[in-house]
Amino acid sequence: MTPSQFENELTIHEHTQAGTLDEFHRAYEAAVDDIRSDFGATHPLRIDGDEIETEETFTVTNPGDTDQVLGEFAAGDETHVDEAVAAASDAYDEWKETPWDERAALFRDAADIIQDRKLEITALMAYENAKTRNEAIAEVDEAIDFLRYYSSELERTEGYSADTREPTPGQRCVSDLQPYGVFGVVSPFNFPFAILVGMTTGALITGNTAVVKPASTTPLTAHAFFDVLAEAGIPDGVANLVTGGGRAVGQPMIEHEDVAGFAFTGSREVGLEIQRTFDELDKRGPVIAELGGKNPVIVSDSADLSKAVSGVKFGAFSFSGQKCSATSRVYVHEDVADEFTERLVAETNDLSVGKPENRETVVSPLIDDSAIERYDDICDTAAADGTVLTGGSRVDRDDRDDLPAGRYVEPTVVTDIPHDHALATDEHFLPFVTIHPVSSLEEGITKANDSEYGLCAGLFSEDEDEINTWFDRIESGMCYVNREQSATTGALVDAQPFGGWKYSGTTGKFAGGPWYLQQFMRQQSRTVVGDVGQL
Ligand SMILES: NC(=O)c1ccc[n+]([C@@H]2O[C@H](COP(=O)([O-])OP(=O)(O)OC[C@H]3O[C@@H](n4cnc5c(N)ncnc54)[C@H](O)[C@@H]3O)[C@@H](O)[C@H]2O)c1
Ligand SMILES: N[C@@H](CCC=O)C(=O)O
Repeated sequence: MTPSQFENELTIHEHTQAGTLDEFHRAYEAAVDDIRSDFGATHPLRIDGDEIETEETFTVTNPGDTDQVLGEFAAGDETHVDEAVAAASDAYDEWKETPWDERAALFRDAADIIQDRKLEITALMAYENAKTRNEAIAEVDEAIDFLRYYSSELERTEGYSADTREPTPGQRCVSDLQPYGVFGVVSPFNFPFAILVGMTTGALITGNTAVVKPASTTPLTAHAFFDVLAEAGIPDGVANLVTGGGRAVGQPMIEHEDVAGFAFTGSREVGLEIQRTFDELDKRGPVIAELGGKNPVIVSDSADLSKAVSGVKFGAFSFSGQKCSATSRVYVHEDVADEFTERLVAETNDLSVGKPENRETVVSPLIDDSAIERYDDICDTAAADGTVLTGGSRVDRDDRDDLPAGRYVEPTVVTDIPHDHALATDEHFLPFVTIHPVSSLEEGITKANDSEYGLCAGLFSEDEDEINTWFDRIESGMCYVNREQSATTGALVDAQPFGGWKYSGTTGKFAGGPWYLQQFMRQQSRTVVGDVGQL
């Protein structure tokens, strides 16, 4: 196959290559200061191109400084979902007839607009979900990549239409992919921009219209994307934004008879519930769901331990482990287990826990109170049932007078936990990793695969046979070897299409890859006999 020509947006890499990283940092810090003055406004729903106020609103605060209010947001309900679906249904016929190259051009324009506002959107995430600058700029880069990549896929396939010949004289045939109608799109808090942009673009660029609901903690970045779509010229009703709770807005979206398909990224519990509801209501459209992970890393006795320690540390603790791709369990060969663990603990102790906008911060505050409660619970369990090697507590603000009231916790490394203990089987979505010594690669692979999830996996080994065996046997969508920058996180659009096996996803077709967009469409074979009629 011809190698892809796609070029990723790689802001940090490009500044590093050009020797202009300090320029980036200064510009980011200025953007963080600038946007502060925008906070506190009330934000409406966006239906059919109109701004809709609601009686009820909800407040969003900064996870790193919970006294700081970012804004009031319209709390939608079933009636707003009905209005949004009606607008999307009305807009559908015209939008699906819009030529594919015009749709592709619109989303390319959206990518260019985001490129111009890159720092502003990056800075927004410091406040909204407490994402550090390196992580947030990579997320905005990823959103730009999704827009450009899906546009290029539509162009490469000429709108997913194939001339299927004239099998017998006079029979003219075409096979193409057609949209379903109205899609529901529901996104998570942890990648509030890239994942929302990716799923919404998947639905719209293929000719569907959409009703979009962001996570309740991250509606500001969703508004930023809707501003971009409006500026790029999206017609009224094609994309509609309904903010609000999962039960109040998400559930009626799933159940609405005119919502034909669903794109969801979030927890396994909610994703599988959406799939069950679609089945119960006998809906025929797809549920494209990207779900959780419990991502294992194997460290072999041949591993370069510096790479392994670095990869596990960043995989487990960047953005406080609040990634579906976060490293959460490590199977390390017993001959190197002590050294690996000591070094991991030492390097974890050196990680900076702090405000996301600080340059040195790696471990940023947790998103909400339920995350803090889960953290307290699992640390108590770890102390009772295993050995907490480092971390295990909230950061004590008496020792850190630089920290405002926020959800700051210590990155936590735990051992002496059985491999089948809930701490090592359940997704926690927190800065928490368990270490398990094993006697062979074989045992490591068996234990890595003994999970209901299959999202990301990592291996550290300098042995070619081990690497090949692992690739052959590991049950995981994303498989990374010797990735020092992070053992399991940080996929790039096109190069590393992202998705999971088992309960980590519902379709086995990955975001940012060549088989993603087809999921938003269904095939139609068209035949005309004779000279009359267009195909
Ligand atoms: N595989 C991936 O690509 C990927 C990427 C990011 C996050 N995730 C997963 O997302 C989870 C963390 O994100 P989260 O806490 O925002 O997940 P979540 O499932 O709690 O929420 C996701 C979205 O679903 C909505 N929701 C909640 N209940 C709902 C209901 N009953 N009906 C409809 N919508 C409902 C929420 O409001 C939110 O918008 C983790 O499990 C993580 O692994 C997966
Ligand atoms: N695509 C991201 C993870 C998204 C889920 O949280 C990564 O590759 O780390």
